[in-house]
Amino acid sequence: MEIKKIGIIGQGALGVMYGNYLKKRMGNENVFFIADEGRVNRYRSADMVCNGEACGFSYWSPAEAVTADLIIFAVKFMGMESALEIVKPFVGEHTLFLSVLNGISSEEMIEKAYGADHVLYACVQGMDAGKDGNEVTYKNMGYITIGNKDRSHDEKLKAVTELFDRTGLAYKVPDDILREQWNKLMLNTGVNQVTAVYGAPYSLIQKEGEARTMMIEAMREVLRVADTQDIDLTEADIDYWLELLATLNPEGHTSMCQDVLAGRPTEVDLFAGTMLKIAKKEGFSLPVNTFLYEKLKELEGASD
Ligand SMILES: NC(=O)C1=CN([C@@H]2O[C@H](COP(=O)(O)OP(=O)(O)OC[C@H]3O[C@@H](n4cnc5c(N)ncnc54)[C@H](OP(=O)(O)O)[C@@H]3O)[C@@H](O)[C@H]2O)C=CC1
Ligand SMILES: CC(C)(CO)C(=O)C(=O)O
Repeated sequence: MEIKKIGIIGQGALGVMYGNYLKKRMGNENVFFIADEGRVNRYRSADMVCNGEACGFSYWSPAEAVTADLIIFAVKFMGMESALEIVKPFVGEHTLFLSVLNGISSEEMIEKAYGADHVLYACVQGMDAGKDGNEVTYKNMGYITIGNKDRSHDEKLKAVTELFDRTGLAYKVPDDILREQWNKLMLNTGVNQVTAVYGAPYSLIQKEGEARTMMIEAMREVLRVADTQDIDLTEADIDYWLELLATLNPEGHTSMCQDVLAGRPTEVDLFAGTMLKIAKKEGFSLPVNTFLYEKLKELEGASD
């Protein structure tokens, strides 16, 4: 199967970065944004700009739906339930789904709505995209890590990697995509949540101190939870992330910290929320993630 028509839901930092890249290579008629009627009207009246270029995107509401070969979810976690509903008229018998959301929950949500046979598992790494009003900027696009949860190399994986080869989009197919997703989730559970609670840039966790210790302890709790799911993460993975964090711009902010500073809801349910749910089922507690969860919910409440 050749992927010819791509619908993206979520015209944010990542959606615009991927949308503009793919649109330039496949044409405006083949790469379009999906949204509810209200958003579509809003989007059509104000062009999006990506790294200084006017994007001129196409937008389709459910009433104007065409069948997509691939639907890419690029909303934040809080928008996922409604996004699943909005894309319904764009889904055909052979439509495939890919989610670039952080965390390990969005694929299961798509599977529940549209069936596991159509869902690729993915996590995205190494990009520095940010959105301010109608402008998205990035220096690095990073790459998509993609695979099947059962590690198979089937027709749907072939169709999506063929699309990436055709358009030159950087990707990796790891041996075990679930481990990759958990590893990234471990990083986000540590650095995103701690920097968001402190409202501070990377410099805070690059030096020894209470915040850095808390971040490492939050990641260690993820190791414990991952073990119950037969995901083999180790202290060496934490060491890898500490080395990587040391290379980031000390003045930069995680996406969750940006959400808190802007008074927006956060993806805490994707990080501590997921960990606490599994730990409760398994019968143990996670003191650091409980603290972070409560603090972040308090911060969200304060900005309501
Ligand atoms: N930014 C980054 O560098 C990285 C982000 N991620 C992850 O990628 C995901 C997306 O992040 P990011 O691009 O930064 O998010 P943004 O907040 O920049 O964008 C999300 C977009 O989704 C739109 N949206 C929300 N709900 C709906 C809906 N129901 N229907 C249609 N559109 C909707 C919003 O539109 P509107 O503005 O109109 O409300 C918003 O523009 C997150 O899970 C994040 O953690 C992962 C790695 C890096
Ligand atoms: C990896 C990291 C921390 C990059 O900033 C990220 O995924 C985020 O900010 O959400």
